[in-house]
Amino acid sequence: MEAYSRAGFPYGAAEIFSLMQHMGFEPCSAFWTFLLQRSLNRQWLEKTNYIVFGLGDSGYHKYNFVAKKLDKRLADLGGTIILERGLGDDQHSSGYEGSLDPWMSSLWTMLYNKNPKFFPKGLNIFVSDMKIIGQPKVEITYLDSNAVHSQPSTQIDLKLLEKDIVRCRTMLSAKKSNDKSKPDYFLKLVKNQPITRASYDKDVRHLEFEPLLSTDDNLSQCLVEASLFQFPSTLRRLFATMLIFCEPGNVRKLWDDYYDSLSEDYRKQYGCVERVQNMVLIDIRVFLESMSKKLSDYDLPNVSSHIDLQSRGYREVQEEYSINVEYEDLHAPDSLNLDQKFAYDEIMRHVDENIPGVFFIDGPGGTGNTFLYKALLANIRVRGLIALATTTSGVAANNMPRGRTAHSRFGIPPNLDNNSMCNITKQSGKAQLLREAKVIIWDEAAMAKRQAVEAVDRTMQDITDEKLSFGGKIMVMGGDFIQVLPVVRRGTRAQIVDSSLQMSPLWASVKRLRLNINMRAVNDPWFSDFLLRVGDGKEETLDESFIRIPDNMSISYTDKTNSVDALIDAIFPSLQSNGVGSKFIISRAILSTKTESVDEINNKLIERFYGE
Ligand SMILES: Cc1cc2nc3c(=O)[nH]c(=O)nc-3n(C[C@H](O)[C@H](O)[C@H](O)COP(=O)(O)O)c2cc1C
Ligand SMILES: Nc1ncnc2c1ncn2[C@@H]1O[C@H](COP(=O)(O)OP(=O)(O)OP(=O)(O)O)[C@@H](O)[C@H]1O
Repeated sequence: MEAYSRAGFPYGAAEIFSLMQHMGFEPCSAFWTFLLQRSLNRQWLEKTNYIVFGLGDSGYHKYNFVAKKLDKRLADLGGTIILERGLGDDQHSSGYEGSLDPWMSSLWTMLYNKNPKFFPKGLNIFVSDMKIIGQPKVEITYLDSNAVHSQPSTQIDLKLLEKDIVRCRTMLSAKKSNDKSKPDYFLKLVKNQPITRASYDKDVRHLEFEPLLSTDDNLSQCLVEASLFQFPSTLRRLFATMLIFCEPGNVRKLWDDYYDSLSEDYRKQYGCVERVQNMVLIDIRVFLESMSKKLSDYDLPNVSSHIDLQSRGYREVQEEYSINVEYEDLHAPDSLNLDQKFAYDEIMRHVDENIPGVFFIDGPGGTGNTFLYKALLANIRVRGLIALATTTSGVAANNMPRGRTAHSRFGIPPNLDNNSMCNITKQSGKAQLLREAKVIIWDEAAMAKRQAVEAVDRTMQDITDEKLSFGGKIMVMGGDFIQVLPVVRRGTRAQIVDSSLQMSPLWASVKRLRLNINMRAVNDPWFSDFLLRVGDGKEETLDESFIRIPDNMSISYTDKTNSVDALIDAIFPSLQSNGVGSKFIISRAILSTKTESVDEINNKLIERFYGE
């Protein structure tokens, strides 16, 4: 329980609680169980400052109730709220960021007023890259500069160079090259100065790097090679990276020499020369601005203002255009299995030939749906197109880069009927984003009610003014009908079946792509065979509706207390010693159908932590 002890609430420090709430399900239940203990009194958080920001949706009856409840409890325990509670609302036209942004500004101002030393460079800081302080975000390996080849010569080197420079600058998590013969980073360390006292428990340093590439000739050669292998959108990002980090002497010459490669995709799509140039410049501007630079800092043509590029002004759209794709995902198509490859090629054909289509990737658990989505997202995004990643559940949304729940992405109303529309106004950034999207991925669509999918279909047709399914987008749904069906509260079997996507009129026009090869089975073939037999209805049944859980998968029942203890031992063996690592805790879970059993098991687990 170290994590929740009073020591976790240091005197005078601000605790940041950012919450996600889901109806009837409160995250971090162990935390709640702890916080709601009767033994805690009003003195417990005395002299402790706290702030709360909730993520919610005012379409729900209990709007942001977790945040409100937490605020009340912390106040009851003697804590002092030092900034007005922030409540994010997904219904806001800019999503929860609509209230998060002003709230963050007040937070920084408040902290600055409390102690300006928190901000050595003043308040003018770039908010979105701020991460939780405490863990190192970059890893630095010292290499002998004489042993480093100064010039990357293959496309792989180039890609790494660009990624690593960006990572170093933005302090994103570090990642090493797999190629052991190459240095990890093509950067020269030019400053390494400790800025904390030697006695301090953290070693904070001021590091400055210089790319080993420096002259315009090198940059030029780099762009020649890159233009042979890379998509124009990647080139534009590389170009911006070079402007910032390599400080070319003659920017305009580089621009003129490589403009054809930088604009190749837009030139194919649009006839207007000025528009194409604007689009290239605006992409570069987005990258530059994400690194706190301006287009006007460089000798580049101006963006002509009379060309309508309004959509680029929407934050939602800009964010999607500036997603950095992962190198592994970009190259994942090389390792797809036959089924995945077939699905990938078919969808990418629609993308490249601009053909609308509605697909359903039918993949039982472990057949690599997520792996395929990541390959698709990366390869569509790198073409400079928008591919939106959505899922029915919040948990799965985290598995995809920039994944969001379909519910929040489309503004699906909580109470659905056969004519529901989503809560999106045609003028909003959300609507513009959907209009510009080339592909929409919706994972776990089998778990969504058909009425939700139909509402999205109707809304897409409305905002795009296109009478085609989903407004003519390439829609890639996925999931597994033999896993969880939509939840219909107190619904009869017939009502549950009726709410399934397969019952929707849309289903007839869906092209099904089946994944059969179980990639997880490599590690546990017996279990995946068993799952498939159950799903296909081939496992032997008792009384036609029960299957027998094999002995090696169950804990035999003796009496309630002992059986629950045995279950905890099996799932969380040696909790005292293993429980210190977060990886151990988050890689396993005990599920239960009733909240009271959850509380009971939680309490037992907490007691074990407290134990000897
Ligand atoms: C199943 C489910 C239940 C939810 N229940 C509530 C709720 O009771 N109150 C509320 O304010 N928001 C509720 N929300 C909305 C989320 O808190 C909100 O969408 C939040 O911004 C999470 O962001 P995300 O959907 O982008 O992941 C719920 C969302 C889901 C998917
Ligand atoms: N073509 C592939 N090459 C290598 N590994 C793969 C491939 N496809 C999938 N995998 C791996 O197999 C495992 C299962 O894949 P993934 O998570 O994509 O499956 P899924 O169908 O989304 O599963 P679930 O629905 O159960 O979450 C993952 O560890 C993934 O990295």
